[in-house]
Amino acid sequence: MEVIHLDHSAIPAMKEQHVMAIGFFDGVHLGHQELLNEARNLAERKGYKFSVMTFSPHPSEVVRKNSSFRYLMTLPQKVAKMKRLGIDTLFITKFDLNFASLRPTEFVQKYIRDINACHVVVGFDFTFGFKAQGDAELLKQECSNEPWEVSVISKKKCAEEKISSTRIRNMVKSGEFSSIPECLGEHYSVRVEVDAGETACHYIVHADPKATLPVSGDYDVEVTISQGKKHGRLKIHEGRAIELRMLTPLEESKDGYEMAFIRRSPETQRNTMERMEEIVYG
Ligand SMILES: Cc1cc2nc3c(=O)[nH]c(=O)nc-3n(C[C@H](O)[C@H](O)[C@H](O)COP(=O)(O)O)c2cc1C
Ligand SMILES: Nc1ncnc2c1ncn2[C@@H]1O[C@H](COP(=O)(O)OP(=O)(O)OP(=O)(O)O)[C@@H](O)[C@H]1O
Repeated sequence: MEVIHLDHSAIPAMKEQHVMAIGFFDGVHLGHQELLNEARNLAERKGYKFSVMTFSPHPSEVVRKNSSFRYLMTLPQKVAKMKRLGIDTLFITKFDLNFASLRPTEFVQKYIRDINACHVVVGFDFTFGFKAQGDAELLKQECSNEPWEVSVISKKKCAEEKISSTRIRNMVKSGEFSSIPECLGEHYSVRVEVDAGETACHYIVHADPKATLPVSGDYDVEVTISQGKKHGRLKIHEGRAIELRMLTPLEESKDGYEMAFIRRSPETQRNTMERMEEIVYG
């Protein structure tokens, strides 16, 4: 997979035409995957390359200056996932205030037409351009007299609600991991580095400060090592300080580990229930 970083001063002229999916795609959840599958199928049917345009950092961090915004995926995790999904070209567009102030028609001209996209695939609620003024309808109007086309994907739901990155972030934050695979297609995981703790099987864990983490409590986790997965118990205190206890020591890994959250530990759930009952019944 080719990764191309775009900023306003450097928009490369792409020789080959391509079918391009557009969106932020935090977590690459099952709604995103449906959209990406549609784009891949179109590209295969028409004999074009398959590309994705994403943005970095998240618009919330830039437009709303929300420094407490937390991601489901770091950019390297997203790049790795896109690679696994068979994308030919990944455009990572720098999202800054200059870019955010582009009018929808300017975005279409520079970031769709000029980079030679022959077909664009977006979801039903995609927005773009200054103050999110552009939407899927506008894209359809824009392409009506043009050599490129637009496909709009309808809402993919789980339990009657739209699958969305925001919904999954809220599930993670509240420690409700059991229904996450139905939305994400897999367990929620973060990349971590570990320092040795008090004993051979005890570690201090460092996650990316921008990663979404659950509320304080104990969690059953699976750590991926070269021979498979190992179970452990993770303690989160005040959203960050994390301790990990394994049954057997982790083998060394200089690149860190992928750690998947399986469930909130039954004890933590029981304690939370007991605390709630105390509050309700005294
Ligand atoms: C050219 C451009 C300008 C944008 N300007 C704004 C903006 O002014 N305010 C805003 O909240 N979001 C802005 N966005 C972010 C979009 O509303 C949207 O979040 C982004 O295109 C990703 O789409 P998605 O959230 O559907 O994945 C802009 C996006 C683009 C492509
Ligand atoms: N459940 C869904 N069904 C169909 N399309 C979707 C779905 N969720 C997102 N999309 C589309 O995928 C692209 C990327 O969307 P985006 O990154 O905003 O995801 P999101 O889950 O809606 O995020 P957020 O919760 O932050 O709004 C957009 O074109 C969007 O319309």
